[in-house]
Amino acid sequence: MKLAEGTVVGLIAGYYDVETAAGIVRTRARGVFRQKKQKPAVGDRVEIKIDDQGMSYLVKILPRLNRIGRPAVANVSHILLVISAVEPDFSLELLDRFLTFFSWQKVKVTIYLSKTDLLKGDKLAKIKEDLAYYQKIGYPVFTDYHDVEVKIPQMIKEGQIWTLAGQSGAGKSTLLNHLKKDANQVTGAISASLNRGKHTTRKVELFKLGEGFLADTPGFSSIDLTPIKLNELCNYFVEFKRASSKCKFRGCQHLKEPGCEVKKLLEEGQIMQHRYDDYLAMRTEISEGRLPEYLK
Ligand SMILES: Nc1nc2c(ncn2[C@@H]2O[C@H](COP(=O)(O)OP(=O)(O)OP(=O)(O)O)[C@@H](O)[C@H]2O)c(=O)[nH]1
Ligand SMILES: [Zn+2]
Repeated sequence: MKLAEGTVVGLIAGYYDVETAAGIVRTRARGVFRQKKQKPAVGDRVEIKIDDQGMSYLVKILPRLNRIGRPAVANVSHILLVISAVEPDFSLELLDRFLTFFSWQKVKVTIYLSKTDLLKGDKLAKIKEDLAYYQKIGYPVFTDYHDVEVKIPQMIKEGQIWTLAGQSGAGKSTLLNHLKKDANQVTGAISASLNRGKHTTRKVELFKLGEGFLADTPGFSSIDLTPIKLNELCNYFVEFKRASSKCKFRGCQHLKEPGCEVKKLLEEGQIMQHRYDDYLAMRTEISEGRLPEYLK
């Protein structure tokens, strides 16, 4: 029995393709996973065994950082969030929902504004101005299609797993197809070792991009914030979190507490009013345990 470690890069009809130091190995998951109700996902770090007959088995899932999306991808370190200028209309509420959710999941986010070609003048300028705020608080922002295509592969560092997210119709698949086209040369190595030419019914796959991977999934378009603990929500607004060390009270919720730094920065216009309003709306949503009307 030979033991090796690797990353699940593909899932096809019950088989798991694991990238190891020696190349891609197609494995079966051991029945033991079914009993434990554990399911390996693309992105998982795993141990595989190759028996004397040359059969390969996935025998162990190593601890994961997270498991997000549907279909699920494990160990996602970065999200490429696609948000459209129009069709569907740009929405700061939606942007904040995604950012809060991913901050809670400990995933970094890069924002890409799509469909800028369909909007002109003041309306586009206003959106870009809003996005400049997000850039300022630490989120990389792209508003130009060519920029995103060139820079994203450069941003994906060794071993990182990126996946797409964004509202339905935002342009995730469109962007993914462009990025995949650029990555063709690298993925060639993977497809060559897997019966190339044969029709595959693969469902989930990671493809190599930059020094890491991008998940070849539609990404996800809706999110549920209700599992977040109410008094922890403020930690997921990155600029609130940074300011909170100067709040008078530890665990300040930035509501009516005296000596609140977040409220001070809000009054000075350094924290965006819209962000703060979205924070309050999410608090209501979480405490009532239901999605807001506009998402139903
Ligand atoms: N004009 C313009 N159209 C775009 C752009 N990006 C995407 N589209 C179009 O918008 C529509 C939706 O794009 P998709 O890529 O399918 O969107 P999606 O986010 O994958 O949508 P779901 O699969 O529903 O989650 C398609 O008709 C695309 O051709 C863009 O930058 N400019
Ligand atoms: Zn405070």
